[in-house]
Amino acid sequence: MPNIQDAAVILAHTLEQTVDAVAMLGADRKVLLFNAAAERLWGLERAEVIGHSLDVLLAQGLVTPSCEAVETAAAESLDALVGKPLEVPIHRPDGNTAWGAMSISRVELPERTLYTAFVKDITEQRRLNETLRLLSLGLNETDSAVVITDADHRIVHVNSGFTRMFGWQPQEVIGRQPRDLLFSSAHCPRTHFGDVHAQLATGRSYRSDELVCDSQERPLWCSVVLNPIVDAGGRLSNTVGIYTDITHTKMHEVLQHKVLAALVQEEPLPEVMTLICREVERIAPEVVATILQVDNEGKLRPLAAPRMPESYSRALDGVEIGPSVGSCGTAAFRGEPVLADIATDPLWAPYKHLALPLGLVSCWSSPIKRSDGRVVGTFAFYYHDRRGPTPLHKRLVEVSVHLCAIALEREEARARIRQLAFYDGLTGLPNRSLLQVQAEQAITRANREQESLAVLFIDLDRFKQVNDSLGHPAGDDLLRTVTARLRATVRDSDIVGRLSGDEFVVVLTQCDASRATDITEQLQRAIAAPCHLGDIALTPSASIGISLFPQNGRDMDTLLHRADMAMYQAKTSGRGRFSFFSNEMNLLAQERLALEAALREALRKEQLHLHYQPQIDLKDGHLYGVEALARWTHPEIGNIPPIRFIPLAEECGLIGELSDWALREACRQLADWRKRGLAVPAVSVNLSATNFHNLELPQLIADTLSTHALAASDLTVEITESLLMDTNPSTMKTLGDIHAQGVRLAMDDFGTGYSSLGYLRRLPVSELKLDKSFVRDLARDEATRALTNAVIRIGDSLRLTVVAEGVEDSTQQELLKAQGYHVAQGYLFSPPLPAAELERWLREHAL
Ligand SMILES: Nc1nc2c(ncn2[C@@H]2O[C@@H]3COP(=O)(O)O[C@H]4[C@@H](O)[C@H](n5cnc6c(=O)[nH]c(N)nc65)O[C@@H]4COP(=O)(O)O[C@H]3[C@H]2O)c(=O)[nH]1
Repeated sequence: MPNIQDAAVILAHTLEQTVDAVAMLGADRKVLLFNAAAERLWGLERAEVIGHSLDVLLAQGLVTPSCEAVETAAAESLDALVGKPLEVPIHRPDGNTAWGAMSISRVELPERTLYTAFVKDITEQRRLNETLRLLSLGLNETDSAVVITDADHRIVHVNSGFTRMFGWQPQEVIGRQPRDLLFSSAHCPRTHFGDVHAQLATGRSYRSDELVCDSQERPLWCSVVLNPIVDAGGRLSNTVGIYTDITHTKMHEVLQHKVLAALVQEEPLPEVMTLICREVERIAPEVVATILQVDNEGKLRPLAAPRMPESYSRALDGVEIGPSVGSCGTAAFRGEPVLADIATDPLWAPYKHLALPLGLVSCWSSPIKRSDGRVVGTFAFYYHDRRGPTPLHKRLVEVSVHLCAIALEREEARARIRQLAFYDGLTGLPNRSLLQVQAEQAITRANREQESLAVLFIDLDRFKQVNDSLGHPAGDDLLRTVTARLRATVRDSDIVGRLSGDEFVVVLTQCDASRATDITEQLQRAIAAPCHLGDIALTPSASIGISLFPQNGRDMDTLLHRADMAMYQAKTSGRGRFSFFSNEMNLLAQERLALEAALREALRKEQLHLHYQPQIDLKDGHLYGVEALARWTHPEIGNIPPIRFIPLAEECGLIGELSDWALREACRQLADWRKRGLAVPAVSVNLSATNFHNLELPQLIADTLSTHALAASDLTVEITESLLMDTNPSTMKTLGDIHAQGVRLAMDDFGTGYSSLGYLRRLPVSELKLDKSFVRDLARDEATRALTNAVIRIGDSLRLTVVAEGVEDSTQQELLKAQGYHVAQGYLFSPPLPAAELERWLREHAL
């Protein structure tokens, strides 16, 4: 047993070598001992400390392990610190701070009291604790749920984010598997967890977006990341799972993707809307979603309500929106969302009997607006309890109304395109394409049912005149009026369409010839009712051609073509008439087609020629001029009279070519006669009204005259009164230009057509040609004589030369001469003759 001195030495050595810092203090707080560990901890030599006050060491104060500062008063009395675990910051001279865990004990010696402070270096431990504190902060304060599982995928730790996100407390889930918790509902099927565990076992992370459920079975979209932790032997020891709620973005993405895919695939509107409802109900099973459309008349039209009985939608169909029409009708009317308690809200008074029996208690409806702000529908959430929308519901509605608006706008655009593609913009009637389809369907039905059907081709009479003289808006009005009259006359099962311009088609179903006659007469009467276009009162009329199924054709093309032919026939027999197609008509039409082709060829091969008929001055018997008349001798058919081929040339657009040729040929012939000493004073050439549409005609005439060195006065252009009906703006200009060149204009067939003579003042004519019908009746009819007398008086008073046509005998000649007629032409003198024969005739008659 060592003596006391030895014991003190042993103690001093022991204290010196102990790993913890030791400082011994006197009651006066002065340091008596400062061991090697204390020197290392404080970074101070013991010489700097011993004999100095404790304050050298505790410059920064004391704290308890729970980081509470120890009161200064207590710190001043060492006794107050005895037995208390303390933590003390140590500011070392090198600027670093170390931490020590200090405990002070009191040693009571006989003559004095000593205090021994043992200080353990806890700097590293504090750092670790701080790191752990921060780590746990990071883990718990995140919005994500963190789940740590063991090798058997059983939960060993969850952070507080897990409780916030899923609603379970840690003690409820420790030891359970996440898949049993999160994928337990029908909304969140557990599909592939076997694969996931296998993947984690190989040390590979798993990432995916999953629909999971919380403790209340509410679905949530989560981004799931599972990171495996493997031990030194490569075995799975833990998995750290991080679940981040992406419901909002995912919901947007999934809804949008599915709905847009449906739109791209041209799914019908109700199906797209049902898809939206179903998706929304999958994400928020507590809501019952419905979509209503608001039509152009402001009426509700159910589009989708997959979890509602049909009767509910039926009851709402056609309800007009208004300031107190349930949640939807009101939301559509106000243009803003409406939340209502179905049982008590007055908005629901007339409708609550529909919703309450279904257990629906609240309804929150939002308007669906187009990009221009117009309300086109409503999107509603019905609830089984008295409540309002959650933030998730608001987000769902925000996304859904946008998608609904796209779907509705697309539907409208499609309807507009259909309208533009298949309906006539002016009258709203089916256009040619739709008419064709509808008529073919009607024909198929008639064929199946063994019924007959009539196709009416309707062409308005003188429509062009209305357009040209009253303007296009008046023409449009007339077309709309006629459309309304046609529609009002036929049955709903009949088809009315507009082909183009003033051409309409009516297909009368279940209709034979006699019924077709009745309805056509009704139509003509309806069309002919007086009609006011601005200040002008008009009595329209239409020419109608009729073809019958099956007699006249078995398809729409044939029936329409034949009705067109019949219409043409009706038109030529006078206005306001109708005509049935007949086979003779068909033959005629075919003949006409053949003739048209032959005329084209005749023009190309120069098979036409001119005959000339002399015109005699009645005063002195001299030659006044010759009229050139076209002749066509067809190699097979023989002579075809101008009365047949001139109108044909006019209809098929050959008249320009024909008249150019006649002008050139007549001028060439006149020049040729003159060259060979025949004094032919002038040549007359017939032109048709359409020739005057050509603004280049005056130049052509001028060029032709100059080519043959003729004067303008050598040529007379014969026009007919039909020209007065022509409203083409070029006509008057062309006439004026020709007259201005000095070419004479003669009014042919004078007295047969136009009732008013006022035009003679406006038209620059120099010559009137009395129609041969007057000359024919001259000898036997006094009234005719009075008329011919009047004509010569008019001619004289307007200083016009009057030529009498068709003079066949000398009585006529004498009568005309007696009345003062200047010139005559007719078989009495000579029929129209080929140029060579006329030459001979002239020489024989010494003219
Ligand atoms: N009954 C009877 N008839 C007589 C007598 N003298 C002459 N004629 C006929 O009366 C018609 C007179 O011609 P238009 O009135 O200009 O009527 C012409 C004219 O409007 C038109 N036409 C003829 N050639 C041309 C032409 O080159 N261009 C145009 N645009 N029309 C033409 O065809 C119509 C018929 O011509 P055509 O058959 O040649 O018939 C001619 C002529 O042959 C007579 O004493 N008694």
